[in-house]
Amino acid sequence: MEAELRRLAASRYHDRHPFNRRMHEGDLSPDELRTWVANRFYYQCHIPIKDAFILSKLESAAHRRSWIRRIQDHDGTTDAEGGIERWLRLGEAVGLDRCELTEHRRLLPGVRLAVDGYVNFCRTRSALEAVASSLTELCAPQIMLTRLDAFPRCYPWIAAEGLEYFQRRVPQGRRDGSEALTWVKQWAITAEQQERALAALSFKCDVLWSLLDSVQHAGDGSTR
Ligand SMILES: O=C(O)c1cc(C(=O)O)c2c(n1)C(=O)C(=O)c1cc(C(=O)O)[nH]c1-2
Repeated sequence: MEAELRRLAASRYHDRHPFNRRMHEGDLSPDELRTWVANRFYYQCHIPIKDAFILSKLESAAHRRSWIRRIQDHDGTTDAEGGIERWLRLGEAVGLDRCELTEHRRLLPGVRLAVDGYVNFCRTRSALEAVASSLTELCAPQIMLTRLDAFPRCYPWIAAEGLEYFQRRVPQGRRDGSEALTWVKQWAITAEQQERALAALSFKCDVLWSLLDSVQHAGDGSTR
């Protein structure tokens, strides 16, 4: 099960998407980066919401105690901390006003659909499928490290403080990915359960891919 999940994640992850490749090769214009940061903010805002749906499906106190950390990682314990606040600082570092992000002024329709689709998936599916859909996080720490290497070299105009989000996600993503993998391995016993876990991860890869498709096409004049 673990090998299949890892193989699927590695072969379908959005680090292969042309937009991410261009980002990591330093080919994005400041405005393309702003479009990405502003649209990814919609994803960031909805991660704790989908995690709250998952929390409500976990039947043991130990599982809930552990999963609730993810909400705290994003929301912080005050307005001045947490992943959402760090993403807003990334927004400022790339030249966006906070309210452009908080009011989702640049939100593209396809990004809204992809993110809402992910939240709905976690709302309506089983705990196994919802947790399995988070397993793209097995690949996320590496993409954060790639950005921490590429951004200072390729986009030196972005202040280093703006990159703190990526730094903090490396250990958080490692911890979250390995926890979710342990649970999915324990819960996916039958062939049908294993199929469902793989399908959930595949769906999540599609969510991330579609999000970037929309961001990529925003620059070619085909969207509003
Ligand atoms: O920038 C990225 O490429 C990326 C990808 C992913 C992912 O693989 O789902 C997440 C994140 N970032 C991220 O920052 C994050 O907090 C996160 C939470 C989750 C999740 O599904 O629970 N994925 C991701």
